Amino acid sequence: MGKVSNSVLHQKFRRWLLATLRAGTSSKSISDDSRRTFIINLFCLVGVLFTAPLGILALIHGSLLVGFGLISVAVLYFFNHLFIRRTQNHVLSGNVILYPLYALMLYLVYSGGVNGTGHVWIYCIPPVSLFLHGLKRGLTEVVLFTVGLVVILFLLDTPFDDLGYHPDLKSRIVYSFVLISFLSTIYEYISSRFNKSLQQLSIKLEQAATTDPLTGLLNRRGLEQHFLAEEWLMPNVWLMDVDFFKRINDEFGHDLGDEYLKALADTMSTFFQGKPVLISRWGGEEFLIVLNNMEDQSELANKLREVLGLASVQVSDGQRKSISSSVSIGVTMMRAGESITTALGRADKALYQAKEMGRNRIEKV
Ligand SMILES: Nc1nc2c(ncn2[C@@H]2O[C@H](COP(=O)(O)OP(=O)(O)OP(=O)(O)O)[C@@H](O)[C@H]2O)c(=O)[nH]1
Repeated sequence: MGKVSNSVLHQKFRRWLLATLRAGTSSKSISDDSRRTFIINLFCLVGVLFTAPLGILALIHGSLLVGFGLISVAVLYFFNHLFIRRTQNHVLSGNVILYPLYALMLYLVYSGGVNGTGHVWIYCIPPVSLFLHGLKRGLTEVVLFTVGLVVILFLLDTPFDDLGYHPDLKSRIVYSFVLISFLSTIYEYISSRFNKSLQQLSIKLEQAATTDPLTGLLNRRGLEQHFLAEEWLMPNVWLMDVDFFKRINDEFGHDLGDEYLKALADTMSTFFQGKPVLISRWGGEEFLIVLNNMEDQSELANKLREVLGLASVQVSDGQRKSISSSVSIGVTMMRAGESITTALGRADKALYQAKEMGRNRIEKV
């Protein structure tokens, strides 16, 4: 029983933690913005869970300024988390994290922090700064922070000097900070390059999965995906098929048949240029067109039939021949509340009728 309730608690905590860290991220989980938002949330969480108790501890020890400073940062990070959750504005949220953090860390070094331990926290600066502000800006800020560190440690007369540390500690703090900055820079450089190539690969894979490689039009999956992603109000649905395409293949060969299909696809893309339309290669020599227009566009479908009838591919090897054919189109309109599959079934029926009635025509159902 104890074990079961423990695992339920564990699951609940896990879900809460992931929801908190992912709050305000977009659906593209590998994008830089999503990674940054994740880190900002992580920092906000750490800020609230660690900085607040440390602030209370500082107050108990009588370090009023350090205590109130830490508690203010905790409150700021808490509201920052609420802000990014609402607005997804990771740029402003990142600044809200970083600039108070720089100031707090420099102050901790200057004052010595609680019992002289203030300087041990500064090593979080390089990774967070580089991660949130990227290589160029992040590195510039880390360099400026290092300058601030050197000024505080070596040029100012500070409470840190009264803590009785070995004189070598100051230079070791700077050396180790520079070392961590160097390693963080290399890590950020490698991971940002890796992430970029991962994103490019993901775009290419997405394109390959939704595009027909021969014609460059959408394939079935692409059409379905775009259809689901956009707003459609009873669009026109046309199913187009090349007439007697088998004869073209038989007479001129498969490669020229392919060329002809490409020519048809290009002609359609030009024909519909600027119109709200999805053009897909539905299968072999069959194309599905979804036109976002609530009025009957049968006349336009007829015009497309005429234009496609003029598309041709020149046969090379000296023959003065060109390949062309006619097309038949089944036309329908999606009805309110109907699925694309039902409308497609009707368009298929209309196409069958067009073929039955002699081809090179449109039929509407
Ligand atoms: N070149 C080429 N041919 C294809 C491709 N996909 C399908 N085909 C051919 O398209 C032809 C379709 O033939 P059918 O279904 O008999 O239809 P059709 O000859 O166009 O006759 P109707 O549709 O009845 O007018 C077949 O010969 C297939 O091999 C392709 O990607 N490239």
